Amino acid sequence: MAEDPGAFAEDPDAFTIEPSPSGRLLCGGCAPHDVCRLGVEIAEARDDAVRFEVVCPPFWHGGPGVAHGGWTAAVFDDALNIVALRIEPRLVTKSLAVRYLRPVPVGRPMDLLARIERHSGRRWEVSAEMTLTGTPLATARAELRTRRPHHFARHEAWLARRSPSPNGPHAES
Ligand SMILES: CCCCCCCCCCCCCC(=O)SCCNC(=O)CCNC(=O)[C@H](O)C(C)(C)COP(=O)(O)OP(=O)(O)OC[C@H]1O[C@@H](n2cnc3c(N)ncnc32)[C@H](O)[C@@H]1OP(=O)(O)O
Repeated sequence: MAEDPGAFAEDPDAFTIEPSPSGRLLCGGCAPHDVCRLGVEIAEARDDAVRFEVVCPPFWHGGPGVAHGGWTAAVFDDALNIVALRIEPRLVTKSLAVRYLRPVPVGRPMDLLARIERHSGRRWEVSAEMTLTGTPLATARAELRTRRPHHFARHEAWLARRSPSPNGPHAES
């Protein structure tokens, strides 16, 4: 992320994912480390598709030797956004559907291919498949949206209107 984080406090909508010093596209959590802690690396990029090499780090295991389903979903969220982020830097995920076909092993390099299925205006439909030696382990589809202007500022204003409730933080809807 190349932009000055201080700028987001003044204008949160200035936020975009930009290549890190080593050229990686990283989320806000991983950018300071300059490495994807989910274990995702871009292997090959074409106009409407990106191929990734992914390895589930051991600390993301959910059962003996197999990945937590949340790791798989997070990896798909990243990959499905990256395929469109190369064209549109201001995206959010509107929906994400994952099909878990087989257990995903920890510590084994896998292939993930993400592609743009459709794009019209603010609407993006993207899909991806994670494979091990050619066998599908999981697939995903997502709807993305180009952020409207002031997306994060609207969110912050909405949050600011929520005063802490005596009944706890989840009392208001
Ligand atoms: C190699 C390295 C690998 C690693 C790579 C890492 C790269 C990193 C990749 C990381 C990628 C991670 C990517 C992620 O994970 S992004 C994070 C997960 N996604 C979100 O947070 C999205 C949350 N959802 C929304 O914001 C909206 O539902 C969207 C925008 C999707 C609606 O969109 P849509 O086009 O369907 O409808 P609309 O724009 O007409 O809105 C409809 C209604 O929604 C409300 N609403 C909308 N906006 C706001 C708002 N701002 N503040 C407050 N309310 C808001 C509002 O009620 C509005 O109605 P109205 O009241 O206006 O009538």
